[in-house]
Amino acid sequence: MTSTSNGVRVAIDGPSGSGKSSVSKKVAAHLGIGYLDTGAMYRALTWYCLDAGIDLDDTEAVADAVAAMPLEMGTDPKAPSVSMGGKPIDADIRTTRIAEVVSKVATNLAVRPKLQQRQRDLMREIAASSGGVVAEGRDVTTVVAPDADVRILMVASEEARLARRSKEVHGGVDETMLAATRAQIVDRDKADSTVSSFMTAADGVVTLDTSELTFQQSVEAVLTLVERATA
Ligand SMILES: Nc1ncnc2c1ncn2[C@@H]1O[C@H](COP(=O)(O)OP(=O)(O)OP(=O)(O)O)[C@@H](O)[C@H]1O
Ligand SMILES: Nc1ccn([C@H]2C[C@H](O)[C@@H](COP(=O)(O)O)O2)c(=O)n1
Repeated sequence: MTSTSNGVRVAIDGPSGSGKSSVSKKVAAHLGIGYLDTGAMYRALTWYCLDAGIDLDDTEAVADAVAAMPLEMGTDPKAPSVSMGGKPIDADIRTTRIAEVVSKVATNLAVRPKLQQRQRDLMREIAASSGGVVAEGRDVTTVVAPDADVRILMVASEEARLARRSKEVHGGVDETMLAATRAQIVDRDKADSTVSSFMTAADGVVTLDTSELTFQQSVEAVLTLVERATA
C-alpha cells in the first residue's frame, strides 16, 4: 500500500453528470470506506444562508457562514446524509431553489478556501476512522487533496451527460427534456469552471471517460485504478 496507516484517499473530480457521485458511492461501499460529497457542502452552505436570511451577494457574510453553520456530513456511502444542527436537509439541498443559486456560493472566492480547509480536515478524519475515503467534487484532485493516493478526473461527452441527467430528472430524453437539462448542466458547469479546472486533468491526475461505459464498467475502472495505486 502506498497509502499510510491513516487509510487510502481517493479523489474524483469532473463536470456535472459525468457519474462521479454515483460511482464514488459504489466504489467506497465496495471498499468498505467512507464517502465525502464536497458539492453537497456548497449546497448546504447555500441552504444555510438562505435559511438565515444572509444575502448571497454579501460575499463576506457568506464566507463567515462557513464557520458558523452547524453542518454534519454523514459519510456512510450506502446512506450518505447532510444535516444542519440536527435537521436533515438532504432533500432540501437538491431542490431547484438551491440548484439555481449554488454557483453564486461556489464561485465566491472568500468562501472557497474556508470550505476547502473544512473538506481537507474531513477527508483526513474519515480516512482515519473508516480505513479510507472517496471524496468527489470539482477541485478535490487539485486543491483539496492534491496528495491523495488516487486522483481521477471523470469525464463524459456533453451528449452522454445530458442524456443521463435528463433520464434521471425527467424520466426520458426527448428534445424538451434535453433543453431543460442543458440549461442546468451546461450553464452551471460554465459558471463553476471559472473557479476550478475540472474539464482537463492536472498533472498526475488520470482521466476516465465514461461516455461509452456502463455504470458497472465505470465502477470497475475506478476500482482497478485504486488497486494499481495501492498494490
Ligand atoms: N457509465 C456511467 N458511469 C457513471 N454514471 C452513469 C453511467 N451511465 C449512466 N450513469 C448515470 O448518470 C447519472 C448522473 O451521475 P451522477 O449524479 O453520479 O453525476 P455527477 O457527476 O455526480 O453529477 P453532479 O456533479 O451534477 O452531481 C446517474 O443517474 C448515473 O447512474
Ligand atoms: N469541490 C466542489 C464541489 C462542488 N462545487 C460546486 C459545483 C456546483 O455549483 C455546486 C454543487 O455541486 P454538485 O452537487 O452539483 O456536484 O458546488 C465546487 O465548486 N467545488
